[in-house]
Amino acid sequence: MSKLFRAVIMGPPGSGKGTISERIAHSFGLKHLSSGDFVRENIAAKTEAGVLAKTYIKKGLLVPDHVMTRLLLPRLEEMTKYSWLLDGFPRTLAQAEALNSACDLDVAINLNIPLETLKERLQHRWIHPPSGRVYNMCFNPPHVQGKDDITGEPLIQQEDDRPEALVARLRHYKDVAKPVIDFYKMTEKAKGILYTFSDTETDRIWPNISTLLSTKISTIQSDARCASTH
Ligand SMILES: Nc1nc2c(ncn2[C@@H]2O[C@H](COP(=O)(O)OP(=O)(O)O)[C@@H](O)[C@H]2O)c(=O)[nH]1
Ligand SMILES: Nc1ncnc2c1ncn2[C@@H]1O[C@H](COP(=O)(O)OP(=O)(O)O)[C@@H](O)[C@H]1O
Repeated sequence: MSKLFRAVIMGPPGSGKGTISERIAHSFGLKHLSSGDFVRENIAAKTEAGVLAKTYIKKGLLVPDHVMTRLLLPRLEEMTKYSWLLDGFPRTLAQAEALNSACDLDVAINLNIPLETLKERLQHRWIHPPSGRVYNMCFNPPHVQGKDDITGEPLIQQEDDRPEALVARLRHYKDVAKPVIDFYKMTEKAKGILYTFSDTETDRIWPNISTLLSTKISTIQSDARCASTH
């Protein structure tokens, strides 16, 4: 059985995690696991974690680590037979440490996008919550304004994308992201898997990410073949 491939994609709100994750899932057959979608599912289901999470999201803050980890790690345990890409987790050092003790990662992708670009993008972001599909009136508009391309159901703008909530989110993100990047640069078990991509356009970043994953995944599969023949 070929070794499974596990990756995370990190970056500030609006950096293109969801957009690039969909392309990765489509091109490489990885399961796209989105922490934001998990949070929204719990909010919609009014679970204890969801009700608590909503109070933080309304203020443009991250959900507390213990709530997020309790919400996410059991979902990863259900995915032991799949290669996956985890989008939006870890966002703090505590989350990175919890993930690192729960499973081995092969690649950590970090998106480094300028602040002005993030603000511009999020003002025009529309999503279809049931599917998590993401649109942008300037970058990838829906065929029919305000309607999901596949289901025709209404698109919404997330409350925490509002400019006034955004400033708090982006500042908060910056404060907590650095220790996570340092973790992947320096921790013995985790170091050597971090790849940072800086640009203002997803279409320029995508070919580099695609080349990286093609190389990494074929290396893992050829190692697995070698191991099985010895
Ligand atoms: N103008 C522009 N918008 C983009 C680009 N890449 C993604 N977007 C849009 O910007 C918004 C944020 O992207 P998203 O993937 O949701 O970022 P996330 O918050 O990191 O998951 C969405 O509306 C995307 O459709 C890009 O290269 N240019
Ligand atoms: N790993 C996480 N830790 C804490 N809070 C999270 C995490 N992932 C998502 N959230 C919360 O859910 C909100 C929505 O997440 P997401 O859809 O990924 O939006 P964005 O990528 O724009 O931050 C985040 O703004 C944050 O409040």
